[in-house]
Amino acid sequence: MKILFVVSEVEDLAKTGGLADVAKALPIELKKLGHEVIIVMPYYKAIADKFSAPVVIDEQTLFANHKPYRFQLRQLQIENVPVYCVDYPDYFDRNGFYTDGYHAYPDNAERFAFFAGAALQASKSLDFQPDIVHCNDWHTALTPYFMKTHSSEFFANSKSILTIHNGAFHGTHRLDQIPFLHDQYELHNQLDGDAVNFLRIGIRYANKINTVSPNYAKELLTTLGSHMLYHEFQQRKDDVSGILNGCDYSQWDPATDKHLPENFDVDNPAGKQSCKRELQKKTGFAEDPKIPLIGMVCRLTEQKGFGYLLPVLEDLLQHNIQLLIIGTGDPSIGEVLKRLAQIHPDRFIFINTFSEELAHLLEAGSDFFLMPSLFEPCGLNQMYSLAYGTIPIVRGVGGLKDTVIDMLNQPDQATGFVFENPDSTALLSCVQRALLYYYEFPESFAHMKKRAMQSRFTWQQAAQRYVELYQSC
Ligand SMILES: Nc1ncnc2c1ncn2[C@@H]1O[C@H](COP(=O)(O)OP(=O)(O)O[C@H]2O[C@H](CO)[C@@H](O)[C@H](O)[C@H]2O)[C@@H](O)[C@H]1O
Repeated sequence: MKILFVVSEVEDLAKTGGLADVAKALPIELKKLGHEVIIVMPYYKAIADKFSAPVVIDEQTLFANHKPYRFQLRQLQIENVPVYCVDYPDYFDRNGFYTDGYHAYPDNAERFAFFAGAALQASKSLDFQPDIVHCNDWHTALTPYFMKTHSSEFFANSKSILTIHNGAFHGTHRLDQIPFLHDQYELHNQLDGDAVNFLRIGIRYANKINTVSPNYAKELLTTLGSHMLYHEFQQRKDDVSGILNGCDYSQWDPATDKHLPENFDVDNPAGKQSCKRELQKKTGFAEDPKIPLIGMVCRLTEQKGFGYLLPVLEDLLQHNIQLLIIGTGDPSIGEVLKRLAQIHPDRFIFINTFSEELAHLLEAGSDFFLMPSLFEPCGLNQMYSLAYGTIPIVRGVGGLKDTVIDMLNQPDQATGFVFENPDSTALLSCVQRALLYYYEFPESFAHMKKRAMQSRFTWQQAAQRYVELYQSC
């Protein structure tokens, strides 16, 4: 099959979160299965500064609202998958991808409406006639709409898939502030008040909608879990499915990870202790091998459970633990974490940065990984944690429920600790349960670590499921 993969970020080129991990790993795996895949993404300043990709198509013109949008197409390569970057400096030659560091760019809707159209234009200019146009999240959710309403003969046999990595972000913006869409009259009777909801449009127009775990797919079909899109998901319920993300073990394997001071694996676990020591040393904790080290790496946002973690953080720090949080995002969450870290320097360190290297060391050197998400479409860090023998403490929601087996429910197969209710009490008592187990049952804890390291969620399996989905269109 010929697959056009349209996405706003790709690991190694531009990354703010898990979307980028998927946008690299899945196309590579599809290619390995023998399919022809190209990726189209924006040419951000960060990419230009680092790679200065060669121009492959000098001038493209996209007409919208009677105005010509002229852009260039540049090419890079991720392993053997071609990545075509839409170079339109007015929209993408900026320091951030989506924000200036504090606020979302006010013209994000215009930028990504343009990108959703430009991706199709790029495919045409490259004479790449896709069987499948695979779109991802709200940034690219208008592509299926453009295919159905404006498409030429070129896309007559192409089908579209919309993968939802995060249903909370809809891309809702006033139509009168999106010049690129001013002459899209089909949208006028599909507005929320005076705003276009990109994700809603994508759900309506894509041939199939999927998300990144079976359990989150089920949640999207409920009133509570649908992120206010219950009606849309219900209307398309026969076309909604879930495919669990994989874990990219070529990047996240403690036996080969280049970021670690010492590698380890399930049969030779000793190196994990050196990683813990290095992590403690690097971050400023006391180098104590016995004290349980709980790590967390994530975007600082409500989604990750800070709403009920912050009120109980000081109670958590009453215990003899080392808690390390690495993250960037919402400055109001960052401020609280900073303040608490100053009050409890021996037990809590907060590092307000985005660092791949530290993320790898934290996964390897921690005893537990905390992921108390309010919602979690799939979650990748719990999979990385399992691979590194770092026991996940998670809320049983979305993909976390599909990937972590709780100690209480299935003691013989358990790989972590799971709580249900999205509240501080449930979170605190789950962490306490995990700590008790760590101290009281070291042997069983070692078995649990072994089971965790042996669990496998491969991209090969996920890619095969995507091929089945493509074939069902
Ligand atoms: N400060 C930091 N420094 C270094 N690395 C950092 C970092 N903050 C985050 N990361 C990295 O970003 C990725 C986060 O991935 P997740 O899947 O856990 O969450 P995210 O919510 O971004 O993704 C969304 O999309 C993915 C992909 O489908 C879904 O799994 C998920 O549930 C959904 O919310 C991981 O690779 C993590 O290590």
